[in-house]
Amino acid sequence: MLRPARPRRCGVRNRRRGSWTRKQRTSCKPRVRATAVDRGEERRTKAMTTGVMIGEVSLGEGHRTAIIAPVLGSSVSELSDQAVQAREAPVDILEVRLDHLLGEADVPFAQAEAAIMDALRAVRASAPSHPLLATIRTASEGGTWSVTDDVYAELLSAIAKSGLAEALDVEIARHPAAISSVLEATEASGIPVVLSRHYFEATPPREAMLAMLEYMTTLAPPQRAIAKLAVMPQCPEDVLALLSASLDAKKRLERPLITIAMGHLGRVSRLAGEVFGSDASFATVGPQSAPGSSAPAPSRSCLIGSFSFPWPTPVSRLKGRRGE
Ligand SMILES: O=C1C[C@@](O)(C(=O)O)C[C@@H](O)[C@@H]1O
Repeated sequence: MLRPARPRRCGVRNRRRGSWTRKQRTSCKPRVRATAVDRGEERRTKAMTTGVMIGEVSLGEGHRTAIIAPVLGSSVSELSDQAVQAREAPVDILEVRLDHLLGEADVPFAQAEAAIMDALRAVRASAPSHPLLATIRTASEGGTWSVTDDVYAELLSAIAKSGLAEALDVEIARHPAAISSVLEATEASGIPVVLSRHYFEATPPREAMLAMLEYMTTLAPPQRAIAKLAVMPQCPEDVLALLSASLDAKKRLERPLITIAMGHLGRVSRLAGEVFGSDASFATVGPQSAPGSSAPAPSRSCLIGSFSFPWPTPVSRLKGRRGE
């Protein structure tokens, strides 16, 4: 007589005790283990849907605030020194402010391009673990270099092609043709952009800030662009308006954002950004690049202290993996 087949059981049987020592699985389908390749793929796909990768640092994914430290100076060695300082600080991304290097003079294109490439190479050599965000902030945007839209676009496109930076900052107050040509260059090189809009004099009304962030999201696909807004508050209500616009934009647009209220009044926005939808905060390692920014350690410890980040920073994780 044929015995009815026993139902298959999963787990490990303890033969001596005759019991099943491991919790039984509900399904007996073979367990497929994810390989390292699968896990890498999964991470990339997740970042593509929820965040933007600047090098190996994800902005917007899981909504953790990254710390970006600008390095600036009038010589390559000053930039390198600051990059070394930043390496010791809790910083995730370095912003290489190239306008201070170019100064206020009318530098010929070839000379400006050579100086920029030298600076990026030097910063990379001084802080090899940190992804670089290259920024040329012109005089009207709080920077130091006065440059035409054409030269601005050509230089940024050259940086995109060079592979010396992991992301570019593009000021969207520039001529639309200049913005489009930079976006084309970054698309071809596969690097993301930080689309920036600065208001150094005042804070626009809440709805206007929201509309600006929304407009930025129409300029580039979600996995390639971070929308950044920096305003100058004149009263505490302006700071509240910025935070409120930021929170609303985060909910509506589901895009990585950086929102900053500058100056003393706005400092709270640099520390509480995570709560209100900002995915990164700028902190200073050398000279201040904008009113109101503070050192990364206080920023990080305030972020940690106030909002209890239980995780290591993206760069410290990366350093750990590399055994640094
Ligand atoms: O755009 C920004 C933000 C910033 O202006 C700030 O307010 O921290 C600092 C700049 O270096 C950077 O390019």
